Amino acid sequence: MASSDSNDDALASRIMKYVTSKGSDLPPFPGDDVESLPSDYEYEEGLEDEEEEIEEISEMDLLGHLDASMPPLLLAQELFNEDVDAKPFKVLTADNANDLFQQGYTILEDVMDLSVMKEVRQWGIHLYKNGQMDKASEKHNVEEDPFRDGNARGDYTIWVSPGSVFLKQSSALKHCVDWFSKVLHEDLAKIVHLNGQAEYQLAYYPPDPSHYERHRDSFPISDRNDKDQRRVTAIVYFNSEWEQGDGGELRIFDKGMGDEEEKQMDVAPKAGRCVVFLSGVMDHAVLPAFRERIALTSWYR
Ligand SMILES: O=C(O)CCC(=O)C(=O)O
Ligand SMILES: [Fe+2]
Repeated sequence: MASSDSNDDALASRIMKYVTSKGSDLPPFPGDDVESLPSDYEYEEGLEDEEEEIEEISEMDLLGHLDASMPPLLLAQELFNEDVDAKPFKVLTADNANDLFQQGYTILEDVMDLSVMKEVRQWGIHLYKNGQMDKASEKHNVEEDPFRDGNARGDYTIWVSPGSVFLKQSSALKHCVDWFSKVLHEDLAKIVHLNGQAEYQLAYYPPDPSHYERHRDSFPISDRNDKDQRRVTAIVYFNSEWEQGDGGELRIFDKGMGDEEEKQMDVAPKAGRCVVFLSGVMDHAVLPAFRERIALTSWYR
């Protein structure tokens, strides 16, 4: 790995510790306008140590700085294995692997049976109506984090790890989590270097309409030993007969290698569709959903 990469990673992990993030405006720094300083202004020794300022910038601004120093796709490509062609997949194709490497995302269709999808949708709606899901924006009481802000996301979520009681009560949901944890995980591990950890989350978007603002699921990394950052995000949708006006599309922002204008791709959350993308690379958002929208997301580290 080139030394500039490890410098960037070191920079990112240092900066990450300081990320708080309300608003993106940096506080005015008195030194910015030298003219306005009194002519007898004197630098007080020792002041610097005592009053060291930590600049607060938003997560998206920080990502912007990191991306400018190194395209995140280029970093993430270092996580890919070389001998991919030699390994047979269960559900992915060589095209999926290629798309993931070249553009940072890929889409699979019809990954679940219709009956399974209908049952998971009903189960998700039931869990929400029964008050068993948490409003995602309120889950962690971190005031400064825009992604915990009710304006940033309107979904309700529940963690569904393989031992979860919510899987014991729904064989269809268990089937889906098994697919994520056994089938897709194994295929992805043939393509990308993964360390084995995974998280699964069922999400319900109420049709009020609710949305999720543009964000990224992790910071870009190239370090295979990293334990903190999510590497791959996979989402399966459970919404049959989804029509154009129902909204709720997943908008993917494609910056490529940063040398062309950013492109946008809107993906309807249709039943059986699975979107897979590199967590530290692709900004994405959920557009306002006018029908109940159910999704199961998996993050692999
Ligand atoms: O449900 C989706 O399409 C995306 C959800 C998402 O971005 C997230 O939960 O981080
Ligand atoms: Fe996300």
